[in-house]
Amino acid sequence: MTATVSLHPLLDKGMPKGASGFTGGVLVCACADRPVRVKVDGDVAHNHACGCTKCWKPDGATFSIVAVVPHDKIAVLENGDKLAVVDTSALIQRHACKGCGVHMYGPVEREHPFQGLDFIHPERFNADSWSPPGFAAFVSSIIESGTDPADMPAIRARLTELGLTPSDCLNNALMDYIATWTARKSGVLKS
Ligand SMILES: N[C@@H](CCC(=O)N[C@@H](CS)C(=O)NCC(=O)O)C(=O)O
Ligand SMILES: [Zn+2]
Ligand SMILES: [Zn+2]
Repeated sequence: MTATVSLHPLLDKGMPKGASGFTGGVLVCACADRPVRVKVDGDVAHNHACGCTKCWKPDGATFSIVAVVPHDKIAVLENGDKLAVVDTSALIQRHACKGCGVHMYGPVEREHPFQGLDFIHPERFNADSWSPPGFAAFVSSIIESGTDPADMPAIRARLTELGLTPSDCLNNALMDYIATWTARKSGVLKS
């Protein structure tokens, strides 16, 4: 079906095809000279489109494509000296290339339900067949980057058409996971 609304170059030309058994690959930044290379062992989890202002997007994209992997599956292979944390006060410590701006990995280090996970952008893999995005998060946040609020119904309709159920936070499963973690921590939930 023709894309009537532009979301992200990969989503616009048809959902990237996943393949079971993706064993990982190397994330490569966009620098022609001395690109940063980060090895990821295994497939990504919770891949999704994110509309927030903080996640890295390629030029012209409205949404980011972002997923998580356990921190111990990440290894910087080359040119890690080019990396700097975008915002040290943020939950996600996004390590961006100072040359091209691509975010290479973002660990959650502080106490949080996502502690121990790193956020990465699978489109930077040097290989295809990573698990495709399954939902859309922080959709209303695209307004903060300049999307006309009047375009939101068409954008949500297009996401839904692609099977990326739109949410203005995370999807139900992850929000339930976060709330369960919080309820256990406070003692409200005993099991
Ligand atoms: N409306 C805000 C939402 C930012 C936000 O909460 N982003 C989510 C999804 S990536 C998050 O978990 N952020 C944690 C962080 O940025 O460290 C924006 O667009 O800047
Ligand atoms: Zn770079
Ligand atoms: Zn985001």
